[in-house]
Amino acid sequence: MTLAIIGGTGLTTLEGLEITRREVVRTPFGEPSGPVIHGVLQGREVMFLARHGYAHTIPPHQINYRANIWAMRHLGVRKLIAVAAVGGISEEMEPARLAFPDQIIDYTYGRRHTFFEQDLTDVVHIDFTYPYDQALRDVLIAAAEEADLGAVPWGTYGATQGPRLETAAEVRRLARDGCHLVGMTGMPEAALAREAGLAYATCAVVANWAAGTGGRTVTMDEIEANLVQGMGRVRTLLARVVPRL
Ligand SMILES: CSC[C@H]1O[C@H](OP(=O)(O)O)[C@H](O)[C@@H]1O
Ligand code: HPA
Repeated sequence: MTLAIIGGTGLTTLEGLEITRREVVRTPFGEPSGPVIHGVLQGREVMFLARHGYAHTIPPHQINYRANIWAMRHLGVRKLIAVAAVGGISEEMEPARLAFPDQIIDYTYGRRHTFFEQDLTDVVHIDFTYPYDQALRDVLIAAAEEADLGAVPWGTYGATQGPRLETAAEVRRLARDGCHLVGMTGMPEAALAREAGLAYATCAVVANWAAGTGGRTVTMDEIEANLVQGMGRVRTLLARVVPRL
């Protein structure tokens, strides 16, 4: 089963990946965020793509999610681990922690969010009751437990439009809706992966307390510092997970 990792904020390169080639993929939906990197990690072939581009220049609402997922499928990927920075809403979701969300609420708008458009296909309604692949989540959760990473094995990811961060009132609404985490890229990525038949799971990395929680505002300095720590945990996690998939 070919494995790929999509990295987000704080993960534009995959440390330890012995790169074998970079592949530019043309898709019917336009350009992916960059060339797909092929390499070997822990003795396994892995592909890597930086969601915001390798120089982190593409904001969340302008990512070509369809091209990224189509490219993965085209290259034979069957399992896709998404790494995503998030704000922590509920008290378990402390900065620098990892979490493996099990649900999503989509607050985004105006994004090209499906492969099944009238002019291309018949009307298709995918089942999305459980938006993440449970078998892939199980592997991530087990590896994080073994490595004693203190990760949270659940959570509802609220996907907001960005690129601005949320207001305090928006975060209160997200909390009332049942969101534990907030990020800007979880949708439509997860739904497109399901439409493409990929097993997809997210490793969320808490970058900050969400806006207004505990009366706080959000600074880029804290986000960067927490992501340095959190991405260290992601590397530990991937080193255990990759050989098992
Ligand atoms: C202030 S950082 C916000 C930025 O980080 C997250 O990106 P990703 O999910 O790709 O790691 C979030 O969704 C925003 O795009
Ligand atoms: O607080 C946040 N909100 C949305 N996206 C994010 N990505 C990191 N932190 C945040």
